[in-house]
Amino acid sequence: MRDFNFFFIKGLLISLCALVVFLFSLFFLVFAHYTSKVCTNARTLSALPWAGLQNEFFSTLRACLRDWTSGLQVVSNGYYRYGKKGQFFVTPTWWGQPLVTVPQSQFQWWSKELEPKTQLPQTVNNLQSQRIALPGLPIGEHLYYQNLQNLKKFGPRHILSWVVPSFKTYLDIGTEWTTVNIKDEAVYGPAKGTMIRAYYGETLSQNPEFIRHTMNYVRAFNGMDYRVAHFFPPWFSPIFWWVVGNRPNGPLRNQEKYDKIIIPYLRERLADIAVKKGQIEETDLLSIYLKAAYKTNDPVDLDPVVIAGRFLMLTSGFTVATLSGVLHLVMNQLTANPSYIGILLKELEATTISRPGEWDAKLLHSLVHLDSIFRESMRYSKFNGFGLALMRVVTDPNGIKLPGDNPVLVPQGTWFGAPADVIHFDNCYYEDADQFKPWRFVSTDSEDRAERNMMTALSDSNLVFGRGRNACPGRFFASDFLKTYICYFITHYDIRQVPGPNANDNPTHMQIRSRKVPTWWSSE
Ligand code: HEM
Repeated sequence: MRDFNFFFIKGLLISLCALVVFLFSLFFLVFAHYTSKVCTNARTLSALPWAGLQNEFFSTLRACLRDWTSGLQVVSNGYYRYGKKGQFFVTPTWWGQPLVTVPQSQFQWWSKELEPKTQLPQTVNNLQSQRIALPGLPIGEHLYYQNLQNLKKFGPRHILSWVVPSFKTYLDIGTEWTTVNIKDEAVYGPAKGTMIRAYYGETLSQNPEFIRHTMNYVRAFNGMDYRVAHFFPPWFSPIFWWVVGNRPNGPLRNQEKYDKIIIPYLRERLADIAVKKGQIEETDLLSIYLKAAYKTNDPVDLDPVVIAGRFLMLTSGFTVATLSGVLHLVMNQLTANPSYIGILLKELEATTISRPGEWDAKLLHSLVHLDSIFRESMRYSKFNGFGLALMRVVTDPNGIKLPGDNPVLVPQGTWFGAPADVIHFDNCYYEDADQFKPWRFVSTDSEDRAERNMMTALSDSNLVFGRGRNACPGRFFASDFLKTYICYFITHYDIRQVPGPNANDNPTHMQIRSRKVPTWWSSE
């Protein structure tokens, strides 16, 4: 027995030592890779000014690490010191990948010269990891863009028809005041129902298991931070993605469960369409897709694994986080400032009375206050910790020359970006930019109400939907979706802050009760 104990303890100690040595070596490897990457990049981009550098040893490395906590300040300093004078500058980032920040005066150059030689990092990353950690898309396909074209077939009336049953299922509240979590209950519940109905159709939207696995996939997918991959040498990437993809409750586990439901369903649908010779109604995005695939008879488009993957990518990569994120911003504002609701309702009533029974783009365009509160909420929220957005990676092997008399050659693999948050808070473009003004964009000097309704309009000082070639192609659908959602919400529920000491400007909960639907609301 004593011998057994001795050997057991000895074995345990040796294993522990081996583990410590392994972890230490791994840490050393990662840190050495990170440091050498920062140093190489600092040498390559030394011709450009760097924001955030201080007069100290290992200044670039320390600037990168400091960015973790004060990134936005670093970008802001660079913007006012260099960017506003038309100079490119480098922003250090915590993931060791410095980013060449493009001044606004060079946005035309961005469109003409930069865009064709770069790609979105998410695209590069997804293409690299898709064999291992992404759904069954054909290799080399990041997103099936035809789905976005197909979405244009749906207008506000369709969206309303998906919104109504989703609210009835997910926000079934009586006439008593009830406390709910804003993000999970008032936004995420009805929003997920609407999105699944819109993309996958009525049958799957009534399958709670399907919705659960899809949303779990979305959460896991969005947790795969592509920037973390930069800490490792390229040979380690496949191992990294394999571990990330296969973690418990990770994307692959949820995708398997999603596939188990959707693939047999797709087989049935495809068989049904063959019987009906393609004559099916276009009630949701999947129906449009299947109808077109039947016509082209392309085996890739008709493969259920590919179809499942294409829809999962659209849902997880582009739709759920963006739409529910913006709804959450606006719901927070309405909860903290219930007086805003009165103004929105008055506007909706006036517009609805003038066009009874209609629920279309023209009606939504007239809701200038609603448009403004969405636009202001998006302007006011930050893209990420350091306020950089619209990132691009140089994919051209010859790199790219910056404009000017003495152009710097920026090599392949370098990242570019725009200082979006700082621009959105620049007083030159937005008066009292640090204040939230819900009706900021309700201009009174234009007679044409539709002209003022510009949530989806792009400009160099409004980057919430991006700009240029890669500007958000889903923004029109997003705008109709978000506005219809809020109109339904304010006409069917009363809300107020949760009374007590927790009431504040950024509430997590609201009190809600169903209200008598106004007589002028006849759009259902
Ligand atoms: C309010 C919600 C949304 C916001 C704020 C938003 C924002 C953005 C931004 C800023 C970009 C540009 C990224 C860049 O240039 O780096 C973008 C791209 C994109 N968005 Fe959206 N988006 C929203 C909703 C949607 C929806 C609902 C869809 C799909 C139906 C969608 C599909 C896309 C696609 C496919 C791209 C990439 C375009 C490309 O690869 O060239 N977005 N979005």
